Amino acid sequence: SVKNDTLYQRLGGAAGIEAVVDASLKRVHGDLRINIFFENTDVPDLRRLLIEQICAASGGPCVYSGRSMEEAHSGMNLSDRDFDIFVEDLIAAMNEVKVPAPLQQELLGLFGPMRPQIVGQ
Ligand code: HEM
Repeated sequence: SVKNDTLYQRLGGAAGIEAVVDASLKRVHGDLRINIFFENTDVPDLRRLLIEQICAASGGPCVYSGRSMEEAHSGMNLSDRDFDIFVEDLIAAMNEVKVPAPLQQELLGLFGPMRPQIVGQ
């Protein structure tokens, strides 16, 4: 039933999550406000880890194999504004691939609390 489905299932499983991540990365890379942070980043690697992380956090059959959020963002000294812009791009991407608003809120609810582990590292 829809009621008992995991967020992973409701997002459309692996294909749904890949669509969100691809649309997000495209927006982030085109976003002059924050894309400089990604200039030395291995994009296929980041893509794979983001997919894994969302899959695992939403109840899907994945194990996140990346670094902790503190470690992954250390040395970047990201500001709250950088974080907000990243989230803005994520929301635009979710709208683009037609993730329903309540599911968007659920996904943001999983990642919003990571702000203190990501900002100022
Ligand atoms: C909820 C917000 C965020 C989440 C869930 C997230 C998640 C991740 C993950 C899973 C990785 C890969 C970890 C690894 O390499 O082991 C990563 C790396 C990275 N993140 Fe984030 N991130 C967030 C916010 C941001 C923001 C706001 C920025 C910059 C504006 C950013 C910039 C980067 C960069 C540049 C890397 C690659 C680091 C490298 O090349 O070594 N992230 N992030």
